Amino acid sequence: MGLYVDIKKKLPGFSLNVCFEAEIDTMGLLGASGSGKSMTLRCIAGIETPDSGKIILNGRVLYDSAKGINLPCRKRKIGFLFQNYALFPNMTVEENIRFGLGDLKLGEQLRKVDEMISMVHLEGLEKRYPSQLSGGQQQRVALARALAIDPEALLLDEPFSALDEHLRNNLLKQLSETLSNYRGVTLFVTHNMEEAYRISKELVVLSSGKLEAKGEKEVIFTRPPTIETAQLTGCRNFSSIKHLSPFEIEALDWGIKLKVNHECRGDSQYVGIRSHHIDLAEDNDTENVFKCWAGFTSETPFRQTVYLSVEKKLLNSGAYHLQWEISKEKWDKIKDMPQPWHLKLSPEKLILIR
Ligand SMILES: Nc1ncnc2c1ncn2[C@@H]1O[C@H](COP(=O)(O)OP(=O)(O)OP(=O)(O)O)[C@@H](O)[C@H]1O
Repeated sequence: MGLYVDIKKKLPGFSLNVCFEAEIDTMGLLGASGSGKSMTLRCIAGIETPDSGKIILNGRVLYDSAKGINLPCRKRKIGFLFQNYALFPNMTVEENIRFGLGDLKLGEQLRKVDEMISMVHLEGLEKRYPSQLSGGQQQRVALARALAIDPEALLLDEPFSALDEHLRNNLLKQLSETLSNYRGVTLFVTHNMEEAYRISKELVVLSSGKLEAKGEKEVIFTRPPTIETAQLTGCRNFSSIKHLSPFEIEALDWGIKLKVNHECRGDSQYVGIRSHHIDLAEDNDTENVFKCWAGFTSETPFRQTVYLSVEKKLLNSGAYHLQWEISKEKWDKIKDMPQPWHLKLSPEKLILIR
């Protein structure tokens, strides 16, 4: 049981070619803007038709180019929450939620609308029009409409992109609760790695219409297999490498030799390290310790990003080798320490990437 997708579609200047399976659970679809996330959802929902391939939901064939099968949207039993919610502006909240329930008797429709209204906590707003609702309320109406048809799969296309940070956090929690009671496949599309991590167990990573990685989120975040996946999961430091021995590489862009703690396979082309995984070396540290000079810095309310150079002469050129992210408290303690600083790129924190 679950959703199987294997589709190809060519558009001017863009080719989609994805194959993955999603179980009865929430799977995140992570990708940069334009990577083909929405197109994938639209093909699954039946809004777009692939050029070839298969889409199977709980054993039902929704699309099979070889057999000429292509079920229309309304027969797919799929709920779709669009990026801009796509509510009907001339319909009230309850009319919007009732929209897809035409096959049910009137009493059933009204019972279902009541159930959905209380599920997404919209009591009292039934007679309002979308223009009289906040962004967060509109999102919940769209979610209620998508779930009202008892879909076998729920497709959520960047449901938080239009919301402010506070509302996003509240709704993320609410959505997680709603999804924990939903017994179907959920595909959650986002370009935000934190959202993807918080809401899903498994991830599919897309780049330029192709699948870069799929599997458990912890594995993908710990060992991103490709440079695109590493970037999408928040890694900011990369260097091309030369293999010196099975457990030693030279990071060519950083001009340093590094020990690694798993055998460096021939297909690894880059090394990466997350900016918060760089650390000050302890006195007794010798391995993977380098002299660094701090160039410019940038700050968020609680974190400081320090741009580091392994060569003093680069400092005034604006070029840098590594980004180091630390708490403000730590920054306050070290910022006046004489430079160069001795920093450590621990072997267990280094990511080897294809
Ligand atoms: N109807 C269309 N005709 C031609 N090209 C299209 C069409 N729809 C989408 N595309 C192209 O397909 C590519 C993928 O678009 P898609 O909307 O799936 O990206 P996305 O990953 O969802 O991006 P975003 O996060 O910005 O929404 C883009 O290059 C886009 O310009």
